[in-house]
Amino acid sequence: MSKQIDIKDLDIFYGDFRAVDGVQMQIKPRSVTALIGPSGCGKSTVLRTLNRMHEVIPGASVSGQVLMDGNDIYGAGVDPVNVRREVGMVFQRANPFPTMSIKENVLAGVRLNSRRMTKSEADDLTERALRGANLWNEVKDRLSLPGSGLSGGQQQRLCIARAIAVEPEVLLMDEPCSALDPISTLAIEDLINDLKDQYTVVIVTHNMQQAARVSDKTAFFNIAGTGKPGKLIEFNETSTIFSNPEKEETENYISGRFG
Ligand SMILES: Nc1ncnc2c1ncn2[C@@H]1O[C@H](COP(=O)(O)OP(=O)(O)OP(=O)(O)O)[C@@H](O)[C@H]1O
Repeated sequence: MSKQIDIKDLDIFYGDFRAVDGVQMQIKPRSVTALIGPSGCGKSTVLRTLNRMHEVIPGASVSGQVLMDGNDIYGAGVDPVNVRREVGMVFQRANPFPTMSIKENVLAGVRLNSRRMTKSEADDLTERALRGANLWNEVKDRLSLPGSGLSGGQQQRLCIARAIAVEPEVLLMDEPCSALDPISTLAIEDLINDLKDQYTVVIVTHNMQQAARVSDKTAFFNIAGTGKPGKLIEFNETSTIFSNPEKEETENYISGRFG
């Protein structure tokens, strides 16, 4: 339940604007990859191309390839809905469906995929996903209460449970901790560490300490100026990026000299 991602010559556009240029990356299964870089360098844009969410924006397009275990998700005849089932996504702000119960929130993605389940299958899946998201013990006695009644950190873990209930191969996270307090952030970081046993995880973060704590590999993107495309500057082991980067540009960014 974890796939390798090969990104080849990926250019990403909003209309005529080339937002990101020439990305090459190989992301191994069962690993955590962090995307870092200054605002506007294209981290979120790159992330959204990995489950074909980018093209939902009118005028948006890509050229190049994104291979999941060798199959191009942009290939002819590939249904983006199937891609999004294999590649789950968690957003910056926890977005549980406010009127749905905790249990129905967990099952929402599975139900969208119109998989029929018996009650006991639904109960089992709810428990498995909530355990996987490290939330089961906190909510097991109130599964029928609204998801909106949980704390921000619990809501974010509920969204992670909803994503993993669909049994994806890859999990994308776009600044999943930026709206959370330090304790909830640590809970999510611990969870990310557990999730990589089963999934390929790609996370966008503004927080370099977080990238250093949670990821195996880090991709540093940069932008030469407003209106210029973002570029992948260095993609390396996280320990190398933060202790002995190959590029001076990376060194300047991680040491706080710019960005
Ligand atoms: N919906 C959109 N329409 C047009 N341009 C967009 C859109 N979303 C992003 N962009 C542009 O694409 C470029 C990359 O944006 P993106 O949000 O991916 O950067 P980022 O590195 O994730 O930034 P941040 O750290 O501020 O979230 C920017 O120039 C941005 O203005």
